[in-house]
Amino acid sequence: MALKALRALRTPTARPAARPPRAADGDVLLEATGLTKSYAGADGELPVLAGIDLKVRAGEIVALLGKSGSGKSTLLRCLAGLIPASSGSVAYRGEPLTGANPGTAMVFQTFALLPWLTVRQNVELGLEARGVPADERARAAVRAIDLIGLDGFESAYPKELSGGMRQRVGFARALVVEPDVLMMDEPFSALDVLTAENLRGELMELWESGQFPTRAVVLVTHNIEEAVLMADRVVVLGSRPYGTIRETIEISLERPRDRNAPAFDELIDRVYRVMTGRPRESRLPGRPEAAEPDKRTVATSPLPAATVDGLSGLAETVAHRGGRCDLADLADDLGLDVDDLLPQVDALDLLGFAHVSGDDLVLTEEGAAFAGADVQTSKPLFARAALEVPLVKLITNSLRRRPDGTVRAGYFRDLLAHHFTSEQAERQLETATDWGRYAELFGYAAGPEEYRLDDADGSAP
Ligand SMILES: Nc1ncnc2c1ncn2[C@@H]1O[C@H](COP(=O)(O)OP(=O)(O)OP(=O)(O)O)[C@@H](O)[C@H]1O
Repeated sequence: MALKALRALRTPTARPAARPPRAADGDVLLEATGLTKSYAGADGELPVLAGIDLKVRAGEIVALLGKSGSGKSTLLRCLAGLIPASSGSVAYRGEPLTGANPGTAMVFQTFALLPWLTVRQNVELGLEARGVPADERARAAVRAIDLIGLDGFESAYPKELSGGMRQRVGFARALVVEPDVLMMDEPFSALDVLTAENLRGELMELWESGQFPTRAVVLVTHNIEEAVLMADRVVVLGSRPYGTIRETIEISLERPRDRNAPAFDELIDRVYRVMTGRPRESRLPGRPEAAEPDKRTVATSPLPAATVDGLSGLAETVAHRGGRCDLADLADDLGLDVDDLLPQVDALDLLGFAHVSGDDLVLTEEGAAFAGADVQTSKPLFARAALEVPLVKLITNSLRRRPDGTVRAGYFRDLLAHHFTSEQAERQLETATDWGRYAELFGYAAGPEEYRLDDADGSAP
């Protein structure tokens, strides 16, 4: 990363609003006190966070770590003032928030770029919203673009960029406003492993150089290694029955951190224990660690071409045979090849409804409950399982985060295009649409090619 560019970004810019004085290391920038948050659901208020007390100080990187659904993103959005707390308070530099937090800028998992704007125009957006005049905006955007390694791409459109480069635009857009606190919501999880590693490394290099244009970072992640690699403090959220802070773990390892150091491994073990309530099993040499449901991504867990009807049919057939059956025998009885059953088998596995053991397909407890349920009771069971499937979760969460509850299909197509052919991407979207509709999580309008949050009255097409 060019240090020249780094220095350039630190060059003071005239700003319409007076900037607060630079916070000294240790000054409290963000503070949540007794924070609770509930969402309105069909059955009343759904509590998501309770009794959260958290301080974020200048000079530190804080990771919010927890399993899916523990309320990490909700907490981040409350700290950024994007959604109001249900009770309790959030303060920035001691002042309670009444709207968007002026001291934060956000980087999203799904980049959230405007496709009709160039890289430079996307980066300028944050400044435009803060009323910075056009010529200054352009200068600051170019500096942020250089800083983050996007020079040469200023006039490219998002669709011309790889996933890694798009996320760099996301970072440049947040950093250009030089926020006190950079908020990152799983910024690396939509990227392939190597791209994520590279971008993480560059950001840490910037942070360690002491010239990062923000005073603190809050990172939402479900990746323990990422949290221990980057953070000074890991705040572990528990999710039963709703999000609370289970424990805060200080990470005082020197930077750059060595993943192979015994101290690093010990910290991973400790965080794992706090997060899961059980010790991490030692890995057999040469054997990769089994992917935990929380580590699955859109790239690692593609949706098989199985409709809800097809996978339900298979689950019911296995249930009739006592919850376990030999796949080859089953295919024979149905007059099919084993290959014909594989999409449904993969789908049941992805949903946590069954697993393959030797030659047998074995229903899990959830799978048996799903197979035995009538249509109405099977829907919530299916919705719960489908929300753990990365693509369905991505669509649902993206819709929930949009004020109008709609997202164009092209947005997801573009994200999938980083990992799959357009035909594979299209097939996966068809499957996700079928699953999401059945689960009543979202609908899809074919005309405008638009996903919509399910509006519960069935009018979503
Ligand atoms: N706008 C919303 N309306 C209703 N429920 C919501 C909304 N946003 C989130 N939720 C629910 O609140 C709970 C916490 O969600 P949140 O996204 O904060 O968790 P998370 O820990 O960040 O999970 P993930 O890692 O899956 O993103 C989940 O059960 C989620 O389905």
